[in-house]
Amino acid sequence: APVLDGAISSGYDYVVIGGGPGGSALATRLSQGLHWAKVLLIEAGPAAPGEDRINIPGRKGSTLGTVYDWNFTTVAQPSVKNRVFSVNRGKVLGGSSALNLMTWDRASAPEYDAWEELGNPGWDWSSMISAMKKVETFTPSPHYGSAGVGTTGPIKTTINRFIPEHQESWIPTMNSLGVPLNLESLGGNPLGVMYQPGNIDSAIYNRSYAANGYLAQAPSNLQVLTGKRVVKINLKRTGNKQVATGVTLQDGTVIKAYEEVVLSTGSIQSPGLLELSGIGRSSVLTAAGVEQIIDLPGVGENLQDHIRIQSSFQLKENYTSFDILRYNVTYANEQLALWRAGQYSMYDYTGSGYTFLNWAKALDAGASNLLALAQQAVGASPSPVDQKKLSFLSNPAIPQLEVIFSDGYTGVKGYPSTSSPLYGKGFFSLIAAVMHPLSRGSVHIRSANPADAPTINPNYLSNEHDIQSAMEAIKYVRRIANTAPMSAIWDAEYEPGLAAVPATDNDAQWRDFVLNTTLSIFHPAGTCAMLPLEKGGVVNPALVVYGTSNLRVVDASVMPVLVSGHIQTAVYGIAERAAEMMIADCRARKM
Ligand SMILES: Cc1cc2nc3c(=O)[nH]c(=O)nc-3n(C[C@H](O)[C@H](O)[C@H](O)COP(=O)(O)OP(=O)(O)OC[C@H]3O[C@@H](n4cnc5c(N)ncnc54)[C@H](O)[C@@H]3O)c2cc1C
Repeated sequence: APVLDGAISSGYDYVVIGGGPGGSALATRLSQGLHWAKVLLIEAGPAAPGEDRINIPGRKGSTLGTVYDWNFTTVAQPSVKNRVFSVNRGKVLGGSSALNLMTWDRASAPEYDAWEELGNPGWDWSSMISAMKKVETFTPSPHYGSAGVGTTGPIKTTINRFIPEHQESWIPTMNSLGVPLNLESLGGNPLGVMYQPGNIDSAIYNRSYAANGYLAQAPSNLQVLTGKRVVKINLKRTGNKQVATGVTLQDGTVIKAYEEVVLSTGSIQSPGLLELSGIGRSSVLTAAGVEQIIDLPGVGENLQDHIRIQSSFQLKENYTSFDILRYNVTYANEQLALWRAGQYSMYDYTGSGYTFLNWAKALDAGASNLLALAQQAVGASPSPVDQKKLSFLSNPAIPQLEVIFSDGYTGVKGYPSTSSPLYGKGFFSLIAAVMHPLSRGSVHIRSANPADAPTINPNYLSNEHDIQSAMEAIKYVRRIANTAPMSAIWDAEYEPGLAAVPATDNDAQWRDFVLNTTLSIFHPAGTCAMLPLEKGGVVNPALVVYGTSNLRVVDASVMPVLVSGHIQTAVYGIAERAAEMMIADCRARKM
């Protein structure tokens, strides 16, 4: 087992900053692959192995806004009525994998191939799927075939055994809309309707994540420090490169790194730590009062995210929804006791019904309107990322729209209050997510004080294509709910409801609903992009920061273009690939 906390040595061979999926997987594989090496992983948050709100699948979401969350927010978003969006990020060993909603999936093969096409040799579907399969041990299921899943990795995945009765309408309803069943959606073609796995250990129905999956398997040459925040990466010029010599903690402690420093603090914080260390865009560093060491204008740019919008429906009385856990304490306690005893329980539940479509399948004629709007938005942009996103829209193999069946109420309006006649009723929600919005933004430090939160500006819905994609997505959700057999399970649309958005002539109201209720689905990426330097890149294909010899970034921020679906499997896969490269480099150096 790794050493948890304990005395800090003056130096380590490898220092990894940030204990999310990227940092935890990398630190574990490095310490396993290089037995002689002393590896240090530094995490700002606490270890929380016994925390029910993290461990119990049915409590997903309950850690948002707590001590385990950095609780960042965006700046006001001008295209979205100046709304400020929450940017939730894990501050705990395991990072955001401790907070996430446990969807375990993959994008389509051509989306990973795009990383190579953007100038990164070796980063394609074939290398990524080999790496991603190393991450997991999937429990076989009658709801899944065999393609694209791993059998030996540290993260346990399973198709949830708790499927509410009314959720059984999901697959036949999508079939009625012409969407075929896909039993191998993790194999490179995610299009269709399906049950998908979650990162849950099926033996005990506990969340399986970076801390209890990877780190628990690491040998004792890994030391994990919790509750310690790195405020600077120390650099020293040698020849024409900067060498990372170690890190400084918030309390002033300096820790040396003899081989490499790895930055894994995630898409929102990795750019800031580079900037605090003097690596970044001149204008940002000057404004913050930080002396520039490497001029790297791509740092903190290229911020991409998926947006979501949701609708909910009041179930017929004969169905029991997940909402019962919020209004019936006796029932909730019984279910909790069952969960603790390892028995079938409503607390096992996470969403498992998904569909992935391209616009042509979802919209018929509307698809060409969206494409025209995308062409307008991208125009002659010199950015290869914009052009790649545009090309995704005309590739029929690439999903553009995701819809999730999620039992119980989820949304912006809120579950009915105790004084409402709807209190105590059951709901289900359909969450739609736009897979390739064109908006890109940035995240930067606002001062030289590491304690200041970053300035996060994703530019959500900053073009007509993104607004109309969200409108089409939510209209399609209403169409799904009104299609048999799903149309027979509910009595009324609760959010937005027909009073807010009537059945006909409703584009203005849908637009309003989109602007009022669109949220992030928590997938920020791209802010330390792996791209050629002249295209705005921050790291090269070996994930080494330009201008340095031994500082790598290994987390979601290196994805040059955001892939569809949910991105944790890709982050773990990036870390597996990084570990292979770093171990090979080290062996070559020591030979
Ligand atoms: C609420 C939520 C729901 C999500 N749902 C899903 C889902 O269902 N499926 C899916 O695939 N993905 C989901 N995601 C996304 C997924 O969890 C992330 O993409 C993934 O965790 C990113 O990994 P990372 O290693 O890049 O960064 P993170 O997981 O964010 O880890 C970064 C770590 O670095 C630490 N850190 C930051 N700064 C410092 C510092 N200066 N010093 C020391 N440590 C520091 C942080 O505390 C954190 O532990 C969700 C994310 C959230 C927040």
